[in-house]
Amino acid sequence: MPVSTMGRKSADNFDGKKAYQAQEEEGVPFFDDGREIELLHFVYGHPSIEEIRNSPQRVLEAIDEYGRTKKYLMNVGNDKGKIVADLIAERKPQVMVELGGYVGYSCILFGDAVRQAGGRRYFSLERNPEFAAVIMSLVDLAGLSDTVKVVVGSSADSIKRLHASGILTQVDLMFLDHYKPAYTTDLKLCEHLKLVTPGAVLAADNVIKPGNPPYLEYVRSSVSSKQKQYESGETNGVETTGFGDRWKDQYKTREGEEKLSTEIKGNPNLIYESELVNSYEPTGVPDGIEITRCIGEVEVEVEMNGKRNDLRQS
Ligand SMILES: C[S@@+](CC[C@H](N)C(=O)[O-])C[C@H]1O[C@@H](n2cnc3c(N)ncnc32)[C@H](O)[C@@H]1O
Repeated sequence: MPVSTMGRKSADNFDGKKAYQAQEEEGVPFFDDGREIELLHFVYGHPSIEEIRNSPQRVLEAIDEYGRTKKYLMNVGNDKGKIVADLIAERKPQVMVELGGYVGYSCILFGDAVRQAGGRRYFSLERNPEFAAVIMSLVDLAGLSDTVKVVVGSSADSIKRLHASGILTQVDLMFLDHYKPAYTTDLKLCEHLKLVTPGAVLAADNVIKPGNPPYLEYVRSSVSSKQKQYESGETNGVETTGFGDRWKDQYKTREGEEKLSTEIKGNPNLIYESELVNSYEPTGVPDGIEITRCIGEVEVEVEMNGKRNDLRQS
């Protein structure tokens, strides 16, 4: 199976002048402590508010200014954001979905890129209703409400609901940036619902910081190895171990114990080509985006004796 995992440098150096405040030390909250509402007051109280209105770029600059001068924000940021924005310009998705919207930075950056590329819809799936309200407010300020739809709820529930109602029938590009162990379960759900099919592209954030070994293992696996896992009943790629408590329990205070739907086994026959693109967090800490292209599907026929036979690659 053609699976590539080449490392590629995307940015030579991080420009320290644009660095966000450092993320708080372990044990100190770095989100959901009122800073998201403070950001709204900062943006709407900005001396340049009239120039910010209807300008996605100026809204992003105002959010960056808050992150630089006030408090850390867990946004994808300018460097990693450019990697995905370039991918949007190349792939020209009609429908793009992001998992995890926070205060709307990626949503505004990528929603604008999708609109410029002639796309139809950008869905931002965000579980925290307060954060979703912040996204909606800033998306409206940026003049992107016609393209962006913010969906409140857990990503898995929202994907199922949007699919069942016929609102979401395909995902051309997906940005994964929510609860780290849910990257693989949500991808498998999208495979199962045939939302992710050949032609789809996935961009997964934070694959270096904090890292996501189970997800990388899954998207870098060959079809034959995924088929073996599938048949053995092993839930490859959905472990919650190996993340460290800070990331495994990141949303526990607000949301309680995470419930991952590990029973959905996905479609092992999809052929992925995956590569890591190195970049930086908005604080300057090295991180990377894993870009995965679904380049085909192996058709499988089950014979009389139950043995699987691969027919051909599409
Ligand atoms: C890192 S932030 C997203 C940052 C955003 N993509 C950006 O770059 O501007 C992660 C977000 O995912 C949300 N989240 C976590 N688990 C989720 C889930 N299962 N479903 C939907 N949203 C989730 C959190 O509430 C948080 O706002």
